[in-house]
Amino acid sequence: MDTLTLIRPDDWHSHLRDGSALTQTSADMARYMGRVIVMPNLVPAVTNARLAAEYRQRILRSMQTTARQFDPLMTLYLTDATSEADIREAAEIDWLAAVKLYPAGATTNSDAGVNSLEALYPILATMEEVDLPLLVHGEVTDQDVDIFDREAAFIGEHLAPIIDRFPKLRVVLEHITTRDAVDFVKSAGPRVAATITAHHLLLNRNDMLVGGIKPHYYCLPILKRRQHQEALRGAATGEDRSFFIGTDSAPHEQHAKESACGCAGVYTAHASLEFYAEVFDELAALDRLEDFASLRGPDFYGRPRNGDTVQLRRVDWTVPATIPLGDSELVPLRAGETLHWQVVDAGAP
Ligand SMILES: NC(=O)N[C@@H](CC(=O)O)C(=O)O
Ligand SMILES: [Zn+2]
Ligand SMILES: [Zn+2]
Repeated sequence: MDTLTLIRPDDWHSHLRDGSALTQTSADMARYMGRVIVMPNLVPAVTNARLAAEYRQRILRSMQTTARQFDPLMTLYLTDATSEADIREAAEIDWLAAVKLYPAGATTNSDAGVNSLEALYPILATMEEVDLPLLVHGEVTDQDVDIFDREAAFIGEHLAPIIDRFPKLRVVLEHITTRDAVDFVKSAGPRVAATITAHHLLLNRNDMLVGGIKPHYYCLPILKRRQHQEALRGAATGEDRSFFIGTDSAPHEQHAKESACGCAGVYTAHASLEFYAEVFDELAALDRLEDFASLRGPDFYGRPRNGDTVQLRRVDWTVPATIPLGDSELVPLRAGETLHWQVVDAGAP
């Protein structure tokens, strides 16, 4: 198989950032993604519908072309101060897709995140009532918990109780990295889903740490051992429709990653579908890519599948060494390396 035509995919977890970064990040996303769930971890955070509307306008204004519909779906950043009114207002807006939970201190720009999840149970009850999904960065932040165990600990300590207490709340465990997460999502039924990034499918912690530390592979949740990577590969290419695409493409300037204290986040928006194709090809599962990238996400979110297609071809091409990011630049995943699939027809520009 040398060409592959897919219903246009969407990206159900992405960081576009703001200001001059949007020129690059929006263009990379809009090249072939239909809808993008835009993460709200700006500084200051996107905590209510008004801020989300303003951010969405900045994204749309940054687009070079509006010929094809590129649909940014926004999220609200859950804080200790989120009110029931914030949730009810958000639920009325079609382009406002979900509410995002960052445990305070868990990841990039999570300082404004949640300190006590239990204190927010009344807010989760409202979300359940109005059917606004909860998206979760699922890691505990206790200093005593090893960084490689933080996702599994979160599932047991926080996610399982939420699922039990709010039986109708739709939940997406974002960017899963462990077999524990795969098993949990499988056992939790169709209202609990998970996104899987391309880099967690492509890489494990040996890639990051053996033979020298690779700061451009550092992200959160951190890459895990190979057995966990294999569980993610099994989930992405398997039968369970709860697992779908979410790139977690997260740009940081080159100097901020190549630093004594490097930022967490991997940029994949320049070739996200190509990366997934590479993994699915390696697993002889290219026939499953459309379900993962284009069908399961809209089905979970209760939104229509896209009506047009994109085409990939098996062809060697080289990823640029750097990509502009505002006045600076970033180092994209697989910078300077050869990829074997390329989107050759992205539909209308
Ligand atoms: N994944 C990351 O390592 N970083 C993300 C934040 C996040 O998704 O946790 C970012 O915003 O840079
Ligand atoms: Zn996250
Ligand atoms: Zn993210």
